[in-house]
Amino acid sequence: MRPSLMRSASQLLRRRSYSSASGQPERKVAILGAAGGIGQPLSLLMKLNPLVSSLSLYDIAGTPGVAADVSHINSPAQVKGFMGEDQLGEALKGSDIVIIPAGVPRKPGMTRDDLFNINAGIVKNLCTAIAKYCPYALVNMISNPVNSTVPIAAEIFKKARTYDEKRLFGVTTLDVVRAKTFYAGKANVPVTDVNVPVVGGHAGITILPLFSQATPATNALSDEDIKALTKRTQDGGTEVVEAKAGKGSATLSMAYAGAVFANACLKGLNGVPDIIECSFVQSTVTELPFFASKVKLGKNGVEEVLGLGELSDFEKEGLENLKGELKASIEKGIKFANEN
Ligand SMILES: NC(=O)C1=CN([C@@H]2O[C@H](COP(=O)(O)OP(=O)(O)OC[C@H]3O[C@@H](n4cnc5c(N)ncnc54)[C@H](O)[C@@H]3O)[C@@H](O)[C@H]2O)C=CC1
Ligand SMILES: O=C([O-])CC(=O)C(=O)O
Repeated sequence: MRPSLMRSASQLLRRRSYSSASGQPERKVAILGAAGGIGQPLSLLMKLNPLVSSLSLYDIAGTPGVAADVSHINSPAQVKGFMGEDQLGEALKGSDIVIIPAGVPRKPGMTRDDLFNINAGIVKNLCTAIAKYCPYALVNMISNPVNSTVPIAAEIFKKARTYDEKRLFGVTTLDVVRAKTFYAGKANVPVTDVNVPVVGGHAGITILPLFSQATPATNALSDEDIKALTKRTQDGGTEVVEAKAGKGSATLSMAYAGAVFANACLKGLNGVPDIIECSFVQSTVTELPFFASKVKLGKNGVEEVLGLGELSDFEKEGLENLKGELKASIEKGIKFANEN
């Protein structure tokens, strides 16, 4: 055979074996709030994910443009845009994962809880539709305040009799992403090698990075360094809000973190073993009904909620200090869902 023919035959074989090896299950991912600051780059990143076969982009405005734009990228996922409430059902039907970055972001001087009044209602409506149109989907909740929006979602699903605690996740991956970056910078270790669990919740002192469990371990950091790293991780969102000076909160790093977490969920669904990420889930790790910790992901969502491991005295104190605020935020979400 001529070398050029041999080359094209082997290229074809490689392509064939690639496409049969990639024989992954078809997976539909829906993004609600897809035209927003997080939604747009997250749509881009999910379009690039080879595990996604269908990408459904929903928002109350702007999705036709985002969908047309993203759909021109030459990756396998088929993209469709949906706009307005009458298209929400179609957007959701058949979804394996629904990612929710819908709602208003903070401005300087606000806490995440200041977003409650607007975002609680948005999340409630979207979760009512999820219960109706794709009750078996894994829900990745990004909308703030996560410490309350996840309990709201749980109550809405309970009312619709579709609740399965294995399928509801508050996305706290950005806290992990930040903890890894800040630790690597301070400990002077390669950032791509770093792992740091972050537990608790997703607001201020409820964010508790466990630097005593960070890998690669280092003894180069003093107690003061650890305190400063903890504070920077807890205030990471505010750092971005202030730097953006009224133009919103973290969008690009959040889109990255959201894509990392959704990819982990997809791998778990597809049966890839040993997929572990931190997430805010229904939990018995502490006395609080929801808590972020390491979670093992599997074919049905949460396979196992992992414990906290050994904590330093500083972390033990942080854990006790966060419980009051986290409990109040959880209860606020539950009360809202049942009274509105
Ligand atoms: N979990 C986390 O770590 C993080 C959470 N966030 C939160 O994510 C949310 C979104 O932030 P951004 O994208 O920056 O805001 P944004 O304002 O840029 O985008 C929000 C999008 O949601 C859409 N939206 C509003 N109501 C909707 C509804 N009923 N259905 C569907 N879409 C609707 C808007 O049209 C807009 O396109 C905020 O609540 C923010 O606090 C932000 C960063 C990190
Ligand atoms: O700080 C905010 O409002 C947005 C957010 O949750 C984060 O960046 O962690």
